[in-house]
Formats: sequence, structure tokens, C-alpha cells
Amino acid sequence: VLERHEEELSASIVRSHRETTQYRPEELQALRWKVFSREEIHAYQSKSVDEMWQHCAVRLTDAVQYVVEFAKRIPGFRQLCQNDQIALLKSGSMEVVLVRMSRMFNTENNTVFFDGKFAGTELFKSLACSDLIAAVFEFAHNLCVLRLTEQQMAVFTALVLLNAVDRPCLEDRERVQRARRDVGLALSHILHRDNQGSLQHKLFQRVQELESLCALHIEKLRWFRQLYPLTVHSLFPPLYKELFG
Ligand SMILES: CCS(=O)(=O)c1ccc(CC(=O)Nc2nc(-c3ccccc3)c(C(=O)c3ccccc3CC(C)C)s2)cc1
Repeated sequence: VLERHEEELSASIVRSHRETTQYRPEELQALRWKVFSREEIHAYQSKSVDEMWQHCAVRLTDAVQYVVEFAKRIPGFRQLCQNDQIALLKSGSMEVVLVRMSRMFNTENNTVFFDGKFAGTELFKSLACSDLIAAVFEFAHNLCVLRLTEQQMAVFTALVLLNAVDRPCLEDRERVQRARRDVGLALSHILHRDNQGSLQHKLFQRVQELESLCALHIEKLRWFRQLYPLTVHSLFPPLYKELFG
């Protein structure tokens, strides 16, 4: 009976994942070799720091919006109180975007999908946070080489969202722990069914990297907000400020 429950749980999570990713893997295959020209790269590199940050924050918030939709469809997430839903999204939405971003990564030329084409790290130079960019590329590469299936990715991202149980501000911790345990069981069930049990510990290593990567993103945002308070205040998407501010 437990098996059937896990099967149903992962099936519903995979369905939610499919409905809430902006691009399907097959679409990405077609886009893979669409890279920016030298002139286009130069245009991005000529943007001012605040212009490029604002441009990226808008793109990132688009991706986060889809993650919020995904979260709302995870069994157990909707039953949580508003406070706990926000707490999990504050800590998990960027992590899920980063995991999903690895689907949009091309390990052959080390490029990530951005603004409709694939871009290398040099395109993001004007963000003036090369350590964050290098870390995002490194993470995307390390996850991409694990070649997760969409099903494994879907259940893994649901686990990442529910993995925030050690957050101090959770009201109903037991409930979050129960949902996380169920999704954790579904993930190990899927991995063993796919004869990829060895992926389990690799994925948990990636989860540790995610936490430090998100901390670096928040640290860079604080640095940026000190330099350009008005840009953040009046030009950054409200959802970006609410989740990462
Ligand atoms: C995520 C769902 S998906 O369908 O796979 C999908 C859907 C849509 C896209 C297109 C897309 O929005 N790509 C972006 N790329 C980057 C990026 C940027 C620097 C290096 C590496 C990737 C974006 C960012 O703004 C970003 C992301 C992570 C950390 C930091 C930043 C920049 C900071 C300054 C906000 S947005 C990609 C993937």
C-alpha cells in the first residue's frame, strides 16, 4: 500500500512540474545551439550595473513565479498555513529555480539559457558579481552531469522546497516534516525504481551547495541594494523583493 501511495504522490508532483516549467526539455534541445553573437554579448556587457541587475531580476522573477505555481500544487503544501507557505518559498524558490536552471544548461559550451538564447559567463560581466555567476554556472554544470529525468527533477525540486524544516519561523513544523518525509520516500522510490540509488547522496551534496549559493545571491543583493537603493525600491519586481529582500 505504501508503494501505491508513493507512486500516486510522485505522479501528481510530476504532473505539477510539467504544468509549471516555462520550457519543456524537447523545446530546449531545439534552442541548444542558439548562442548570442559577439555584438549581442557586447550590448549586455555595455549595460550599467543597475540596468543589468534589474534586467536579470525581472527574468529571475518570471522563473520564480512558475515555481510558486509548482509549490501550490505539491500535495501537503496547500494544507500549510500562509505563514509556512511563504517561509518555504522564501528559502526554497531560488533553490528550485537553480535546480530547474540546470535543464537549461549546455555542458558542451558552458552556457545557460537567458533571454531566449544560451549565454556564457562573460555575458553577465556588468552584474559585477563574477563569483556569484561562476558559482551558478558551477552548480548548473554539476547538476546537469547527473542527467536527472524530468520525473526525478520534479520530485527532487518538491523535496528542496519542503527541505526548509529547520527554518525558525515555521508554525506547524510537524506538518512540514511529514510532507517532506513522504516526498523523500517518493524520491528514493523513484531513484531505486530507475536503478539509480547512487544518485541519492549526490543529490544531497547538491542540496548543501544550493544553500551556500542562495546565501551568496542574498549577500550580492544586499551589496547591490546599498549601491542602488532606488533601483531596488522602484524597479525590482515586488515578488523578488518579498522573497529575497
Ligand atoms: C527555471 C525554469 S526553466 O524553464 O528551466 C527556465 C526558464 C527561463 C530561463 C531564462 C532565465 O530566466 N534565465 C536566467 N538566467 C539567469 C542567470 C544569471 C546569471 C548566471 C546564470 C543564470 C538569471 C538570473 O537572473 C540569475 C539566476 C541565478 C542567480 C543569479 C541570477 C542573476 C541575479 C543578479 C538576479 S535568469 C531559464 C530557465
